[in-house]
Amino acid sequence: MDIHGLFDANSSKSKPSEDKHKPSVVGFLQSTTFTTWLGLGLCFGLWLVWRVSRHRSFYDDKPKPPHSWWFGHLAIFRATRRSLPFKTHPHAIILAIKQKYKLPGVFFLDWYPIFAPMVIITDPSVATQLTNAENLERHSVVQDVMGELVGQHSVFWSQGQEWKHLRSTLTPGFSTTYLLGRVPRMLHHMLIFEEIAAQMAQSGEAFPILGKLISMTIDVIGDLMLDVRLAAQSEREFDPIVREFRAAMKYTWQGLNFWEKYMNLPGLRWHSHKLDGLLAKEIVKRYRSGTFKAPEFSAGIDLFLKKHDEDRGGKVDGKLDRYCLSELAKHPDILARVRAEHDELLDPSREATIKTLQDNPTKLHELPLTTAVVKEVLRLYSPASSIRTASDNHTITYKGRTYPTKGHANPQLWVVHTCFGRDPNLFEDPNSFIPDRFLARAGTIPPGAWRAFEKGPRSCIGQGLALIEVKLALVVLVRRFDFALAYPPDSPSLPLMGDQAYQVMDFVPVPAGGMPMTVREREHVA
Ligand code: HEM
Repeated sequence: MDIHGLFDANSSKSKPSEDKHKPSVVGFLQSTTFTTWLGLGLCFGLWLVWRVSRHRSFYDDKPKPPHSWWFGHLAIFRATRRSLPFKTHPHAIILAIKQKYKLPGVFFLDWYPIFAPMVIITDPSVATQLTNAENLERHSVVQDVMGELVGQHSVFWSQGQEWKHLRSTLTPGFSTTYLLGRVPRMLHHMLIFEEIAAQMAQSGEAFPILGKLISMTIDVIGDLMLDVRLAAQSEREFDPIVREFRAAMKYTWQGLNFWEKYMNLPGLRWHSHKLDGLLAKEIVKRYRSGTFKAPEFSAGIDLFLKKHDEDRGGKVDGKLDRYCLSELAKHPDILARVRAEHDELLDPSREATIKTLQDNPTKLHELPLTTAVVKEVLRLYSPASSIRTASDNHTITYKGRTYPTKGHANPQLWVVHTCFGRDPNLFEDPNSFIPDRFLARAGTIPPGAWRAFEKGPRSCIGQGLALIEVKLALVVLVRRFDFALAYPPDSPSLPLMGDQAYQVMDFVPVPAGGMPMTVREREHVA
């Protein structure tokens, strides 16, 4: 075969007659169409190079890990993610990057063109500046993860006047006085959990404790806030609200896989819509019943409706800390001290303790070591963080230097609580479980270093509820049971970050594998 003929525009003589009408390669290369496309392609290429250069140059004088013109920090992110167990939570990925490259309290990460750029804040005074003094708005990425479930007009997502109105409407239902008055009702749900734990102890089998604790939290919140018995702890007879909530949770976006985000959206919208309908029905029913006008309220919803009525004018996410039980199981010496504290400040007998808590719930605030255990667990396994957005001229001043935070994209100003908790400059021996650090003289922990519930006006409205609930659960459970982690020996592990119970992404950070545990009844318990 004469291959020269293929490229010879004038060699038609040597070809069969039907080839005359086939376009030749050289002819196409000389055509106006090709020249136009080539020109456009070159222009696009030049524009792309200019755009990427402009973007990357923003990072030139910023504190950051090694930076590549081609990939920004995407390659570092990918390599770090791959070096950690499957689905490790992004908090731990950022911590690993900070530790590997010995980065300071403010550093920049360039994810262009995949994600919005990030400014990571792990310095208490800079964090306090953003969340208290400037009170910046939440970044839209938070809406991407939580928006469909909590809603555009929720207290979590709304801004300005709308947020002020919602926050003040909800505040009475989260006040310490209201919550302490509801301790007997919370106890009721804890005792159901205690019964479930006793059955588990009898069976001797390992079970994922996470799901059971979340169900208990759902029951507590439903009871306290809506005055509805959701029965989430029951295997079969739970309320349709629980069914829709669980279904919606299955479709929430995990924050990394974009394909999954769009695939899950219809399911998430459908179940969130049904959940909204069921909740609205309860609220309307309550409003019509007029109980909120009675002098004695029985639920948070009455306080919300009363405030709403006067003004004329939730986020339901129980994050009861599952790591308390696992850390106490790993530290028998501290567990013994916690039990001794309960015996001494409440009562050595179970029945008397329940009675004491029912009659005098403020006793829960008089358990210093138990409170310190909860704070220490929240330091080591922070389940939250804050992502704020910046205005055009926003700057951050850190160690005498001022950095503009905004290039041409909308940066996420991310206060990563996990990094605070693990910083040796803020907490001595940061990877060890030492609750006593919270009992030591004031001033040992730098101000703003412990911020599990965040600081400032947008801090967690549910913190009082979360703390009372965890302490109550500990009082009920550790007196009667011994818990032990029961991961299969070959399950992946992230040393110093919870080992096999490392945090993975599941709407919020949760222990991998649902934290399988075994329970054993203690002997000689009064
Ligand atoms: C261990 C448990 C919890 C932790 C560690 C936690 C942590 C946080 C953090 C860090 C924020 C601030 C987020 C930001 O700045 O973007 C927050 C906000 C919030 N939390 Fe929690 N939370 C917990 C439990 C709860 C509970 C039980 C509820 C309600 C039942 C709740 C309701 C809220 C709401 C409504 C906000 C938004 C407040 C606002 O914007 O005004 N949280 N939480």
